[in-house]
Amino acid sequence: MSALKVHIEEAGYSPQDIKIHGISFHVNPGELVGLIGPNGAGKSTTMKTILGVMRVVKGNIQIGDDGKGKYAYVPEQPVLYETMTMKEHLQLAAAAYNMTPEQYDEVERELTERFQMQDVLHQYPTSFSKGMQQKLMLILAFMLKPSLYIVDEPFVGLDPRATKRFLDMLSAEREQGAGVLMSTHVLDTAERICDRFILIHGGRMIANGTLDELREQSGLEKGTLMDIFEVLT
Ligand SMILES: Nc1ncnc2c1ncn2[C@@H]1O[C@H](COP(=O)(O)OP(=O)(O)OP(=O)(O)O)[C@@H](O)[C@H]1O
Repeated sequence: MSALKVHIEEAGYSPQDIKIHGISFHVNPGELVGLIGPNGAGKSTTMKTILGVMRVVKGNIQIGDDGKGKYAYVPEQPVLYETMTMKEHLQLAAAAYNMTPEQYDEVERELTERFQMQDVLHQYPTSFSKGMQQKLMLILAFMLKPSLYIVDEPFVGLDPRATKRFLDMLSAEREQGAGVLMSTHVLDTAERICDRFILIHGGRMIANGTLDELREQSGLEKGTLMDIFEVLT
């Protein structure tokens, strides 16, 4: 059983402009895997390769056991329509996901309450703060109930309460068997919550393992993720 299998030999924007090399890992059902690396390391490029939007790719990607798993992608920069209210965004997603009106009503109530967005349901999200926009993107992802979540840098815009709600909801989804691949450079949070880490540097995977495995590889018995990263790069 696997939520995601990634085997990227090479990917980039053109044959002359390969950005990432030799990145192979998997995400098991229920697992939270952190894609870790500094700015420009290749985290977003790796995610875009998994999503199938990079043009030049040698390798293969399998989502779910049969390659047909449902996934939700939460980008770092929210993508929202200017002329639609928050509720209209949710309704559009519900239509795309073939929800019944009853299912929709329940999901709307539950998710807007969780993220404390009930009061802005009829407003236009283009007027929301970055964090509120991100919360809406998360709600749209949670509506789908996918078997794989791909989340790009979730911690930068969210306040502490929203971060906690988000992590609690991810845990609940993981208990139901969803896998999560999450990129971040907020290393202390990543260290606390991820089961495993993929360390990326200069477009290459430099390590892949649990915190204990990475400590062993780096020879830092009690090292933090930050210490380990510094030693391995
Ligand atoms: N649209 C693009 N066209 C060409 N090169 C790009 C494009 N987007 C990113 N790059 C380049 O690809 C490399 C990897 O960038 P990427 O966005 O994957 O890094 P990242 O690890 O996600 O960084 P960050 O933490 O800053 O988001 C960088 O050298 C970057 O300049």
